[in-house]
Amino acid sequence: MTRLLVSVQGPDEALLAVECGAQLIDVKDPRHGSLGATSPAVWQAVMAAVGEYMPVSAALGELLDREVLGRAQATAGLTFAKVGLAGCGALNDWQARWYAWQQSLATGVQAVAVIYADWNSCGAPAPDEVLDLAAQADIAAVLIDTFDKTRGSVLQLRSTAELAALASEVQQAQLMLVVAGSLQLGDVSALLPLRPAYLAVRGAVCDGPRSGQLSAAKIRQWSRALSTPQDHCQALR
Ligand SMILES: O=C[C@H](O)COP(=O)(O)O
Repeated sequence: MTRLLVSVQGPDEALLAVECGAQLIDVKDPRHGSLGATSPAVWQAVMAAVGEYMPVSAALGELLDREVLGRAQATAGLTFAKVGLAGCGALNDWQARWYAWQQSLATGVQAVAVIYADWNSCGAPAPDEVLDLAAQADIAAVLIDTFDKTRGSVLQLRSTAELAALASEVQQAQLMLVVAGSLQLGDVSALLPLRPAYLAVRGAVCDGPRSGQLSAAKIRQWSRALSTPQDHCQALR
């Protein structure tokens, strides 16, 4: 069963997303990039609004951001936290930096490893390197996302076969797979066979750019797209 993750900027959007069918709320500031961080006060406000109903995740920016360890220390109450690896590919100590970030997370917060589908252009480590880390670290999930939101969806950057191979490695390691990256509704049918635990969206459920307002109608459309075909498949079994 693939569920719907919606990225929100604050508590009002979180409540709207939950009402419209989101099953995991992810807090981020989309004005500051793919995994732009909000302040810890916003995480707390979102948890107060919807934490009773579902897990809350937060984007903590990029590992090379100066404030990344301070943000990690302020994550109490979150279920998941993630940090991007843009610019880390050329560093020989990025894994040590990532472990230091993970160690800084509040007790009980599960780290998510991030593969950028456009790793070559944003200087992130290649997927194999991230998967090696994921296999060794105590983590919950792997997120495949795009760093540059102007270059199209993850399916325009990577073939379905490449994504399927990555999905299979993640699942063999018994980790949860989350797929994002400027997804459009038309991408759903190609991605469901990969059996991701979640499809994650922001831009596709906004009116206008991904930093704009969430659209209730679009979230409901995504919710239906993820529930209908899968329920149908289950009924056929
Ligand atoms: O975690 C998911 C991302 O927020 C996806 O954002 P996007 O749909 O605008 O690429």
